[in-house]
Amino acid sequence: MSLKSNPYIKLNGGDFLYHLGIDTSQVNCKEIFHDVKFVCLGGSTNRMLKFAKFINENLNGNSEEPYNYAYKTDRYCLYKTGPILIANHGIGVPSLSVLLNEIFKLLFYAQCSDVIFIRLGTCGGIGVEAGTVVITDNVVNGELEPIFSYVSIKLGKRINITTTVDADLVREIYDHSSQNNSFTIVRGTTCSVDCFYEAQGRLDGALCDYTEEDRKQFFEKLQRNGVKNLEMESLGLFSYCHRAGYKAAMIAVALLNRLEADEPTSNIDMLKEWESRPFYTVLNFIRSKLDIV
Ligand SMILES: O=P(O)(O)O[C@@H]1C[C@H](O)[C@@H](CO)O1
Ligand SMILES: O=c1cc[nH]c(=O)[nH]1
Repeated sequence: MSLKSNPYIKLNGGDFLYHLGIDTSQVNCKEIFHDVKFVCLGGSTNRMLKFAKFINENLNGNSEEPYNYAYKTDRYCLYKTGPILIANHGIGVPSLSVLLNEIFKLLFYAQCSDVIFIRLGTCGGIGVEAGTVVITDNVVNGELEPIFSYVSIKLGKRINITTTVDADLVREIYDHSSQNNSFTIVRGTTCSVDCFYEAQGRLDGALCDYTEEDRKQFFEKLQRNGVKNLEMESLGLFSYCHRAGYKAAMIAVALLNRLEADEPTSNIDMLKEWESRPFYTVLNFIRSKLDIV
C-alpha cells in the first residue's frame, strides 16, 4: 500500500516527520491516530490550544489540558481530542504546505479514512461587518482565478491547478451552523493571496506600490466578483487536500471590513471573542457528523 499521491511512500518502515518532531518508528501512529475523522487547522498555536480545550470540554466534557504530540518542536502544535486532530499552520501557504505533507503522511501511517480538513481562520471582510463568520464556497487567487500555482521540479515548470470547493460540504456546514448562533454567518468567495499587506491592498504596509485610487478599484473588482473575504491559506488548503484525496472546508471570521479600514482593532478582548466564533460553527458541524445532539 502506498500514499495516494506518492507511490514512493510505503506503509511499513520508519519516517521522521521532522517539523512535527514525530518519529513513526517510536510512535504507534495506527494505535493513536487511527480514529481521526477531522483535522482542524488555524494559524496560531495559542488559538489552536484554545480550540482543543474548547472541543475537549464541549464534545467530551473533559477539562484536562490537551497533550501536544508535537512537543519536541516549536514549529507547530498538534493535539488530538476524540476523532479530531488539531494543529496550527503558521502564516501563508509555504508554512501550511509543510504541515499538510506531514499530517497527510501521519494519517496514511495511521490508516485513517474519510477525513475532513477544516481551516478555522481570521480574514479581512469585503463588505461584511467585523465579527461576521464567512464560509468559503468558492476560492480565487489575487487575479481572481480559481487557480493554485506552484513551481515543481517536474519539467522545471510552474504548475497551475484549478481549485474547487466541495459544495455539499459547504451546505452541510452552513445548514448546521446557522442554528443557535449570536453572530452572522455568510457564504461567499474567498480571495487567497500571499501577503497581508500589498497583496491585500493595504496602504499601511512598509511597502506600497499603488495608490489609494488603485486600492478603491481593487475592492470594487472584488465586490463585483462576489468576494466576501481576503486571507492567505485557503487556496493551498483546498488544492493540497484535493490532491491527497481529502475533503476540505474553510471558515474564517472577519476582523474588519476592508471597505472601511486597513488595520484590525487593537481591542484584544474583542479580537479573541471574534476569533472563537468559528469554534462554534465547527463544533455544530462535527456534532452533526458524529450524530451528537
Ligand atoms: O488562521 P489565521 O488567523 O492565522 O489566518 C489569517 C491569514 C494569515 O495567516 C493571518 C494574517 O494575519 O491571519
Ligand atoms: O485582513 C486580514 C485579517 C486577517 N487575515 C488576513 O489575511 N487579512
